[in-house]
Amino acid sequence: MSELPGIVVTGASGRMGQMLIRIIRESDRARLVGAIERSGHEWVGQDVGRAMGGADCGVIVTDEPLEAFAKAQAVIDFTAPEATLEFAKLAAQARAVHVIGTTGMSDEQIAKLEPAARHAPIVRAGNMSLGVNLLTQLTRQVAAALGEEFDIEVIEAHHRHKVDAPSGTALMLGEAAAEGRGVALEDVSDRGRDGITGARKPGDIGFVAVRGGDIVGEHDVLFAGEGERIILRHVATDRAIFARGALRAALWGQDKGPGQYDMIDVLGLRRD
Ligand SMILES: NC(=O)C1=CN([C@@H]2O[C@H](COP(=O)(O)OP(=O)(O)OC[C@H]3O[C@@H](n4cnc5c(N)ncnc54)[C@H](O)[C@@H]3O)[C@@H](O)[C@H]2O)C=CC1
Ligand SMILES: O=C(O)C1=N[C@H](C(=O)O)C[C@H](O)C1
Repeated sequence: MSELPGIVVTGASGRMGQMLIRIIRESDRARLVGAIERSGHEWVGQDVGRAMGGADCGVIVTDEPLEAFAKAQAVIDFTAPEATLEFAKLAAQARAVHVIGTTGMSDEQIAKLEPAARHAPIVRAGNMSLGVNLLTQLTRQVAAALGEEFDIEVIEAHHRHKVDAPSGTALMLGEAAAEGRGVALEDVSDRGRDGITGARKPGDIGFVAVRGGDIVGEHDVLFAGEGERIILRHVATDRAIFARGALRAALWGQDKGPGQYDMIDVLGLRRD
């Protein structure tokens, strides 16, 4: 039997990094072969199993990604935009599948992934869960069925540590709503209302971000009309849903050619 695909996790000590390490180590379809943290982090040089409060697992946390990527078939990366750009170059050099969960990337940063995607597959999504990816499709469908007399608002809530807003998921849902309406999100997006904003513009898609406590991730797409409202909702209660999705993407990517993919591809939900 051939060896299971080897996976490196970047941002090993992070909320998602630790969840990914747990899920990969429990899996009988993949092996954890590397764990990366930023230079100077206290975990560098320690066994990642022990750093997480358990027994040694034989994987030492390193701040030298290329060396680790060279031994891997996939890199799962939930870190920060600048780090992700660097990891994209190195994963491409190692011809490893790069699964990107990092959110908050600007359009310019996303464009910089293209050269890397010419050498190896990149799977990127603002949300790796099955539920949210299905919700994007429902959102597109409902937005297409309703006219501008229904105002669309995307309302998201996350824990107090989250650094970007709107969330990557909220932007995915906003894109899906805009697509359903046949408009470009950048032309109708309404973010950060404050003060005398004037009345709502017909056709706008609004974004609201709540931050507090330990909320894992909650997203409502509100379609508000005269006398009725439709609310499509996803509530994440466990980060394992994102980690399982990311692992699924890493395995799915093993026989794919270079290029950029998303979770709709991985889950086989793409329609023309
Ligand atoms: N797409 C999805 O399904 C999901 C995406 N996310 C996104 O994942 C990202 C991380 O989220 P959390 O784990 O909650 O954050 P976190 O702050 O707990 O973890 C980030 C980790 O990345 C590490 N890091 C930063 N720069 C680095 C570098 N240059 N080299 C190596 N490690 C580096 C940090 O030291 C930290 O351990 C965020 O952008 C978040 O929005 C989170 C959950 C689900
Ligand atoms: O930072 C988080 O925690 C999450 N980030 C992703 C996002 O920005 O949508 C996905 C999930 O909601 C959790």
